[in-house]
Amino acid sequence: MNIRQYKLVKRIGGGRFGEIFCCIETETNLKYAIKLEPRKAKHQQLLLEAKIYEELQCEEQFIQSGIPKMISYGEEGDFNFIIFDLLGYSLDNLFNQCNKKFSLKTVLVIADQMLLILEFIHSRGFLHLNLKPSDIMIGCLENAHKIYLIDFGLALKYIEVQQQNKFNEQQPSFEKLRRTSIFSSVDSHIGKVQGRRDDLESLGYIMIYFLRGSLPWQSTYNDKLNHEYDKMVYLKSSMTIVTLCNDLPEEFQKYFTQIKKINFNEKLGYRLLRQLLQGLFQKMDFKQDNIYDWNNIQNLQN
Ligand SMILES: Nc1ncnc2c1ncn2[C@@H]1O[C@H](COP(=O)(O)OP(=O)(O)OP(=O)(O)O)[C@@H](O)[C@H]1O
Repeated sequence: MNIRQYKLVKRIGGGRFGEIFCCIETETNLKYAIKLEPRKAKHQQLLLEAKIYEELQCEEQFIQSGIPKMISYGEEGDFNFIIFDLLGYSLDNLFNQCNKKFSLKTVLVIADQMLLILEFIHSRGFLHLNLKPSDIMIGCLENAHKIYLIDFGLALKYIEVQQQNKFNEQQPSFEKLRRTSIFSSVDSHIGKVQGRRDDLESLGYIMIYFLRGSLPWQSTYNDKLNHEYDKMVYLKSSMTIVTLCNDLPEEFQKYFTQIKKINFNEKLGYRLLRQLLQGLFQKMDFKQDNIYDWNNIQNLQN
Protein backbone atom coordinates (compact mmCIF):
# COMPACT_ATOMS: atom_id res chain seq x y z
CA MET A 1 0.00 0.00 0.00
CA ASN A 2 1.34 3.39 -0.98
CA ILE A 3 0.15 6.45 0.90
CA ARG A 4 0.84 8.52 -2.22
CA GLN A 5 -2.25 7.07 -3.81
CA TYR A 6 -4.27 9.16 -1.33
CA LYS A 7 -4.78 12.87 -1.80
CA LEU A 8 -5.47 15.02 1.26
CA VAL A 9 -8.65 17.02 0.77
CA LYS A 10 -9.33 18.92 3.97
CA ARG A 11 -8.64 18.87 7.68
CA ILE A 12 -11.55 17.40 9.64
CA GLY A 13 -10.22 17.24 13.15
CA GLY A 14 -7.30 17.12 15.45
CA GLY A 15 -6.42 16.40 19.01
CA ARG A 16 -3.50 15.97 21.32
CA PHE A 17 -1.98 13.24 19.18
CA GLY A 18 -2.72 13.87 15.59
CA GLU A 19 -4.35 15.74 12.78
CA ILE A 20 -7.19 14.12 10.88
CA PHE A 21 -7.85 14.85 7.21
CA CYS A 22 -10.34 13.67 4.69
CA CYS A 23 -8.47 12.03 1.81
CA ILE A 24 -9.38 10.56 -1.55
CA GLU A 25 -7.95 7.40 -3.01
CA THR A 26 -7.08 8.66 -6.48
CA GLU A 27 -7.75 5.37 -8.28
CA THR A 28 -11.19 4.72 -6.87
CA ASN A 29 -12.24 8.24 -5.89
CA LEU A 30 -13.35 6.84 -2.53
CA LYS A 31 -13.09 9.07 0.52
CA TYR A 32 -11.35 8.05 3.75
CA ALA A 33 -10.06 9.66 6.93
CA ILE A 34 -6.33 9.80 7.57
CA LYS A 35 -4.79 10.43 10.99
CA LEU A 36 -1.25 11.79 10.91
CA GLU A 37 1.23 11.96 13.76
CA PRO A 38 4.62 13.66 13.40
CA ARG A 39 7.38 11.10 13.90
CA LYS A 40 9.23 13.62 15.99
CA ALA A 41 6.33 13.75 18.51
CA LYS A 42 7.54 13.09 22.06
CA HIS A 43 4.91 10.47 22.84
CA GLN A 44 4.26 8.60 19.63
CA GLN A 45 1.23 6.39 19.91
CA LEU A 46 -0.34 6.14 16.46
CA LEU A 47 1.28 2.85 15.54
CA LEU A 48 0.21 1.39 18.91
CA GLU A 49 -3.32 2.59 18.15
CA ALA A 50 -3.07 0.87 14.76
CA LYS A 51 -2.13 -2.42 16.44
CA ILE A 52 -5.30 -2.20 18.55
CA TYR A 53 -7.48 -1.65 15.48
CA GLU A 54 -5.67 -4.51 13.79
CA GLU A 55 -6.40 -6.84 16.69
CA LEU A 56 -10.04 -5.78 16.95
CA GLN A 57 -10.57 -6.15 13.21
CA CYS A 58 -9.58 -9.82 13.31
CA GLU A 59 -12.76 -10.56 15.21
CA GLU A 60 -15.85 -11.81 13.50
CA GLN A 61 -18.13 -9.38 15.35
CA PHE A 62 -15.99 -6.43 14.22
CA ILE A 63 -18.19 -5.58 11.22
CA GLN A 64 -21.17 -4.67 13.40
CA SER A 65 -19.07 -3.45 16.30
CA GLY A 66 -19.31 0.32 15.79
CA ILE A 67 -15.56 0.79 15.31
CA PRO A 68 -14.36 2.26 12.01
CA LYS A 69 -12.43 -0.06 9.74
CA MET A 70 -8.74 0.66 9.45
CA ILE A 71 -7.66 0.45 5.82
CA SER A 72 -3.96 0.84 6.31
CA TYR A 73 -1.25 2.21 8.59
CA GLY A 74 2.45 2.84 8.50
CA GLU A 75 5.17 5.46 8.27
CA GLU A 76 5.65 7.91 5.45
CA GLY A 77 8.30 10.63 5.50
CA ASP A 78 7.97 12.62 8.71
CA PHE A 79 4.65 11.07 9.72
CA ASN A 80 3.04 7.96 11.08
CA PHE A 81 -0.41 7.46 9.58
CA ILE A 82 -3.61 5.45 9.84
CA ILE A 83 -6.24 5.43 7.13
CA PHE A 84 -9.79 4.66 8.28
CA ASP A 85 -13.31 4.61 6.99
CA LEU A 86 -14.59 8.15 6.88
CA LEU A 87 -17.23 8.82 9.53
CA GLY A 88 -19.72 11.64 9.93
CA TYR A 89 -19.93 14.13 12.82
CA SER A 90 -18.64 13.68 16.35
CA LEU A 91 -21.21 13.88 19.14
CA ASP A 92 -19.26 16.82 20.49
CA ASN A 93 -19.98 18.70 17.29
CA LEU A 94 -23.63 17.58 17.15
CA PHE A 95 -24.14 18.45 20.81
CA ASN A 96 -22.98 22.02 20.17
CA GLN A 97 -25.28 22.26 17.16
CA CYS A 98 -28.19 21.09 19.33
CA ASN A 99 -27.52 23.96 21.77
CA LYS A 100 -25.81 21.69 24.27
CA LYS A 101 -28.79 19.53 25.17
CA PHE A 102 -29.81 16.11 23.95
CA SER A 103 -33.22 14.64 24.65
CA LEU A 104 -33.62 11.56 26.81
CA LYS A 105 -34.49 9.52 23.75
CA THR A 106 -31.31 10.50 21.90
CA VAL A 107 -29.19 9.81 24.98
CA LEU A 108 -30.72 6.37 25.51
CA VAL A 109 -30.17 5.34 21.90
CA ILE A 110 -26.54 6.50 22.05
CA ALA A 111 -25.98 4.72 25.38
CA ASP A 112 -27.45 1.46 24.13
CA GLN A 113 -25.06 1.38 21.17
CA MET A 114 -22.12 2.48 23.30
CA LEU A 115 -22.75 -0.36 25.75
CA LEU A 116 -22.57 -2.83 22.87
CA ILE A 117 -19.33 -1.27 21.60
CA LEU A 118 -17.76 -1.31 25.07
CA GLU A 119 -18.84 -4.90 25.61
CA PHE A 120 -17.11 -5.80 22.35
CA ILE A 121 -13.81 -4.05 23.05
CA HIS A 122 -13.75 -5.26 26.66
CA SER A 123 -14.43 -8.81 25.51
CA ARG A 124 -11.29 -8.52 23.36
CA GLY A 125 -9.33 -7.42 26.43
CA PHE A 126 -9.15 -3.67 25.73
CA LEU A 127 -10.09 -0.67 27.82
CA HIS A 128 -10.66 2.64 26.03
CA LEU A 129 -9.88 4.80 29.11
CA ASN A 130 -10.38 8.12 27.38
CA LEU A 131 -14.10 8.26 26.54
CA LYS A 132 -15.45 11.67 25.65
CA PRO A 133 -18.06 13.07 23.25
CA SER A 134 -15.46 13.91 20.59
CA ASP A 135 -14.55 10.19 20.39
CA ILE A 136 -18.12 9.14 19.69
CA MET A 137 -19.15 9.63 16.09
CA ILE A 138 -22.00 8.94 13.76
CA GLY A 139 -21.48 7.18 10.44
CA CYS A 140 -21.82 8.60 6.94
CA LEU A 141 -24.74 8.22 4.54
CA GLU A 142 -26.59 4.93 5.14
CA ASN A 143 -24.72 4.56 8.45
CA ALA A 144 -25.68 8.01 9.70
CA HIS A 145 -27.91 6.44 12.37
CA LYS A 146 -25.05 4.29 13.69
CA ILE A 147 -22.80 5.24 16.59
CA TYR A 148 -19.03 4.65 16.33
CA LEU A 149 -16.22 4.81 18.84
CA ILE A 150 -12.80 6.12 17.79
CA ASP A 151 -9.48 7.12 19.33
CA PHE A 152 -7.77 4.15 20.91
CA GLY A 153 -4.65 6.25 21.46
CA LEU A 154 -4.77 5.82 25.24
CA ALA A 155 -6.36 2.37 25.24
CA LEU A 156 -4.77 -0.50 27.13
CA LYS A 157 -5.18 -4.22 27.47
CA TYR A 158 -6.60 -4.70 30.93
CA ILE A 159 -4.37 -7.61 31.52
CA GLU A 160 -1.52 -5.08 31.29
CA VAL A 161 -3.35 -2.70 33.60
CA GLN A 162 -3.64 -5.46 36.18
CA GLN A 163 0.08 -6.04 35.99
CA GLN A 164 0.73 -2.43 36.91
CA ASN A 165 -0.37 -3.20 40.44
CA LYS A 166 -0.22 0.34 41.62
CA PHE A 167 -0.28 3.72 39.98
CA ASN A 168 2.98 5.56 40.28
CA GLU A 169 3.81 9.13 39.34
CA GLN A 170 6.85 7.98 37.35
CA GLN A 171 4.67 6.22 34.82
CA PRO A 172 4.57 7.64 31.30
CA SER A 173 2.58 10.79 30.87
CA PHE A 174 -0.05 8.79 28.96
CA GLU A 175 -1.16 7.80 32.45
CA LYS A 176 -1.70 11.44 33.31
CA LEU A 177 -3.51 12.16 30.06
CA ARG A 178 -5.96 9.38 30.86
CA ARG A 179 -7.15 11.16 33.95
CA THR A 180 -7.45 14.76 32.87
CA SER A 181 -10.92 14.72 31.41
CA ILE A 182 -14.16 15.76 33.05
CA PHE A 183 -15.45 12.34 31.89
CA SER A 184 -12.65 10.27 33.50
CA SER A 185 -13.60 7.89 36.29
CA VAL A 186 -12.97 8.89 39.89
CA ASP A 187 -10.50 6.01 40.30
CA SER A 188 -8.45 7.22 37.36
CA HIS A 189 -7.91 10.57 39.10
CA ILE A 190 -6.76 9.03 42.33
CA GLY A 191 -4.41 6.66 40.59
CA LYS A 192 -6.21 3.38 41.13
CA VAL A 193 -5.76 0.56 38.65
CA GLN A 194 -8.45 0.88 36.01
CA GLY A 195 -10.74 -1.74 34.64
CA ARG A 196 -13.82 -2.20 32.52
CA ARG A 197 -16.08 -0.41 34.98
CA ASP A 198 -14.07 2.82 34.49
CA ASP A 199 -15.15 3.03 30.84
CA LEU A 200 -18.76 2.49 31.93
CA GLU A 201 -18.46 5.19 34.55
CA SER A 202 -17.22 7.60 31.87
CA LEU A 203 -20.16 6.63 29.68
CA GLY A 204 -22.46 7.43 32.61
CA TYR A 205 -20.91 10.91 32.93
CA ILE A 206 -21.29 11.45 29.19
CA MET A 207 -25.01 10.59 29.43
CA ILE A 208 -25.49 13.09 32.25
CA TYR A 209 -23.51 15.73 30.38
CA PHE A 210 -25.72 15.28 27.33
CA LEU A 211 -28.92 15.44 29.37
CA ARG A 212 -28.00 18.43 31.53
CA GLY A 213 -25.68 20.33 29.21
CA SER A 214 -22.76 20.18 31.66
CA LEU A 215 -21.31 18.22 34.56
CA PRO A 216 -21.40 19.59 38.10
CA TRP A 217 -17.60 19.54 38.42
CA GLN A 218 -16.98 21.33 35.17
CA SER A 219 -17.20 24.88 36.60
CA THR A 220 -13.98 26.66 35.78
CA TYR A 221 -11.93 23.60 34.85
CA ASN A 222 -10.08 24.02 31.60
CA ASP A 223 -8.72 20.72 30.30
CA LYS A 224 -6.28 22.41 27.94
CA LEU A 225 -4.65 24.48 30.66
CA ASN A 226 -5.33 21.94 33.42
CA HIS A 227 -6.63 24.93 35.34
CA GLU A 228 -8.50 24.11 38.61
CA TYR A 229 -7.83 20.40 38.10
CA ASP A 230 -7.71 19.60 41.84
CA LYS A 231 -11.01 21.36 42.42
CA MET A 232 -12.63 19.37 39.60
CA VAL A 233 -11.34 16.08 41.06
CA TYR A 234 -12.49 17.04 44.55
CA LEU A 235 -16.00 17.92 43.38
CA LYS A 236 -16.27 14.75 41.31
CA SER A 237 -15.01 12.36 43.96
CA SER A 238 -17.10 13.84 46.75
CA MET A 239 -20.37 13.87 44.81
CA THR A 240 -22.85 11.16 45.72
CA ILE A 241 -24.71 9.23 43.04
CA VAL A 242 -27.99 10.61 44.42
CA THR A 243 -26.86 14.21 44.00
CA LEU A 244 -25.34 13.53 40.60
CA CYS A 245 -28.56 11.96 39.29
CA ASN A 246 -30.93 14.31 41.10
CA ASP A 247 -34.04 15.02 38.97
CA LEU A 248 -33.09 12.41 36.38
CA PRO A 249 -35.04 9.17 35.92
CA GLU A 250 -34.13 6.64 38.64
CA GLU A 251 -32.51 4.37 36.03
CA PHE A 252 -29.45 6.65 35.95
CA GLN A 253 -28.93 6.29 39.67
CA LYS A 254 -29.31 2.52 39.27
CA TYR A 255 -26.79 2.55 36.42
CA PHE A 256 -24.10 4.15 38.61
CA THR A 257 -24.99 2.03 41.64
CA GLN A 258 -24.59 -1.08 39.54
CA ILE A 259 -21.18 -0.03 38.27
CA LYS A 260 -19.82 1.10 41.62
CA LYS A 261 -20.86 -2.20 43.19
CA ILE A 262 -18.49 -4.35 41.20
CA ASN A 263 -14.78 -4.93 41.56
CA PHE A 264 -12.51 -3.44 38.94
CA ASN A 265 -11.76 -6.82 37.36
CA GLU A 266 -15.22 -8.30 37.73
CA LYS A 267 -17.14 -9.18 34.57
CA LEU A 268 -19.84 -6.60 34.05
CA GLY A 269 -23.51 -7.15 33.39
CA TYR A 270 -23.66 -5.21 30.12
CA ARG A 271 -26.97 -6.83 29.31
CA LEU A 272 -28.38 -5.77 32.65
CA LEU A 273 -27.30 -2.17 32.07
CA ARG A 274 -28.81 -2.21 28.58
CA GLN A 275 -32.05 -3.69 29.90
CA LEU A 276 -32.20 -0.97 32.53
CA LEU A 277 -31.93 1.80 29.93
CA GLN A 278 -34.13 -0.01 27.39
CA GLY A 279 -36.76 -0.35 30.13
CA LEU A 280 -36.71 3.44 30.54
CA PHE A 281 -36.95 3.87 26.76
CA GLN A 282 -40.10 1.71 26.71
CA LYS A 283 -41.56 3.34 29.81
CA MET A 284 -41.26 6.71 28.04
CA ASP A 285 -42.97 5.23 24.99
CA PHE A 286 -40.14 6.31 22.67
CA LYS A 287 -40.04 4.94 19.13
CA GLN A 288 -37.11 3.04 17.61
CA ASP A 289 -37.08 5.16 14.45
CA ASN A 290 -33.38 6.06 14.12
CA ILE A 291 -34.27 9.72 14.58
CA TYR A 292 -31.92 11.71 16.79
CA ASP A 293 -32.15 15.34 17.91
CA TRP A 294 -29.73 16.47 15.20
CA ASN A 295 -31.96 15.06 12.46
CA ASN A 296 -34.28 18.01 13.13
CA ILE A 297 -31.56 20.55 12.31
CA GLN A 298 -31.80 21.77 8.74
CA ASN A 299 -28.21 22.58 7.88
CA LEU A 300 -25.67 20.80 10.02
CA GLN A 301 -22.37 22.68 10.13
CA ASN A 302 -19.14 20.80 9.64
N1 LIG B 1 -12.65 8.21 10.85
C1 LIG B 1 -12.97 9.50 11.03
N2 LIG B 1 -13.87 10.10 10.21
C2 LIG B 1 -14.22 11.41 10.38
N3 LIG B 1 -13.70 12.20 11.35
C3 LIG B 1 -12.79 11.66 12.19
C4 LIG B 1 -12.39 10.29 12.08
N4 LIG B 1 -11.48 10.04 13.07
C5 LIG B 1 -11.35 11.19 13.75
N5 LIG B 1 -12.12 12.18 13.24
C6 LIG B 1 -12.24 13.57 13.73
O1 LIG B 1 -11.01 13.98 14.32
C7 LIG B 1 -11.19 14.28 15.72
C8 LIG B 1 -9.97 13.86 16.51
O2 LIG B 1 -9.70 12.47 16.31
P1 LIG B 1 -8.96 11.60 17.42
O3 LIG B 1 -9.75 11.66 18.68
O4 LIG B 1 -8.67 10.26 16.85
O5 LIG B 1 -7.60 12.45 17.60
P2 LIG B 1 -6.64 12.54 18.88
O6 LIG B 1 -5.48 13.38 18.50
O7 LIG B 1 -6.32 11.16 19.34
O8 LIG B 1 -7.58 13.30 19.91
P3 LIG B 1 -7.58 13.36 21.51
O9 LIG B 1 -6.81 14.57 21.88
O10 LIG B 1 -9.04 13.54 21.79
O11 LIG B 1 -7.04 12.08 22.07
C9 LIG B 1 -12.47 13.54 16.12
O12 LIG B 1 -13.12 14.15 17.22
C10 LIG B 1 -13.29 13.66 14.84
O13 LIG B 1 -13.93 14.91 14.77
